[in-house]
Amino acid sequence: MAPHYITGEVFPPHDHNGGMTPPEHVTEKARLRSVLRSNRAGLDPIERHEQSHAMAGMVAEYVSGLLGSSGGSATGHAVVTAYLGVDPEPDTAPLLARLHALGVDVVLPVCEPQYRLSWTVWTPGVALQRSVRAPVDEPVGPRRTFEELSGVRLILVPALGVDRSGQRIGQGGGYYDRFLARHPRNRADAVPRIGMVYRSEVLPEGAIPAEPHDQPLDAVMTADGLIRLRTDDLPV
Ligand SMILES: Nc1nc2c(c(=O)[nH]1)N(C=O)[C@@H](CNc1ccc(C(=O)N[C@@H](CCC(=O)O)C(=O)O)cc1)CN2
Ligand SMILES: Nc1ncnc2c1ncn2[C@@H]1O[C@H](COP(=O)(O)OP(=O)(O)OP(=O)(O)O)[C@@H](O)[C@H]1O
Repeated sequence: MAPHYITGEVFPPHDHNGGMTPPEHVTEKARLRSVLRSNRAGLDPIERHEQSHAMAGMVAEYVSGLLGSSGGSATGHAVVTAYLGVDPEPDTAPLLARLHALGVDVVLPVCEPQYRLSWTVWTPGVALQRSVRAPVDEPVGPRRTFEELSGVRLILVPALGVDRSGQRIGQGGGYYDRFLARHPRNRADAVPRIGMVYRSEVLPEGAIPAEPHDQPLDAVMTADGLIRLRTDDLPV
């Protein structure tokens, strides 16, 4: 059986596989992903529920601050890219409702070929359908590229864990790394990228092995509030 670089399930102990043995940071990342997945699945559902609601309040407060500080975007509307959490991810349903109530346009990711993301508007009650590419639900409706959205003020990023230097580990598709790579964070018009995790998933600096394609986050939101992760060019 061929080794699977993403899940790390089948690795030969030695390189008898034509140079296919992955580098150490890849196996370490796969191991960490699997530990974080099982720890997350082991969290008490009531605890997950409470943290998800607290996080929704914290993000709503943060977004109110963003809108207040500039009186909304120049075009009169503000867009937040969010996502629809799937159990046992943080439940983002309360967050989406809060953002909508604030008058924000909420868009959610749709998985496209080649690990690209497009974006569809979420409103309460919008029809959802299961993605054919990942175990997530997506709103039904017109899809836009990120470039076609205007007025994006915040990018909320799903994660299994985030470390104090801003490194993130996700589900392993590389969807968000590819997306964020096209929107460098060191530009004047950079949009803050904020991960959302349970408290126990904020890891010490260096805990997540960094690969060249990994896109760091500016901050991470937990049930206790926003933790700023980087001090250079911070847009948050
Ligand atoms: N809610 C949510 N939506 C999202 C993401 C996410 O992480 N969370 N994504 C972020 O990129 C994209 C979808 N990517 C995903 C890729 C894999 C899995 C997943 O759960 N995979 C399997 C494991 C497969 C394996 O081990 O190879 C699983 O855990 O059962 C989820 C989302 C876009 N939408
Ligand atoms: N900008 C990119 N261009 C090409 N391939 C990429 C890019 N970013 C990531 N990848 C590839 O995607 C795969 C998954 O990357 P990684 O393990 O960092 O995913 P992840 O951040 O955990 O997943 P996700 O972003 O979907 O939550 C890797 O094989 C990686 O090489």
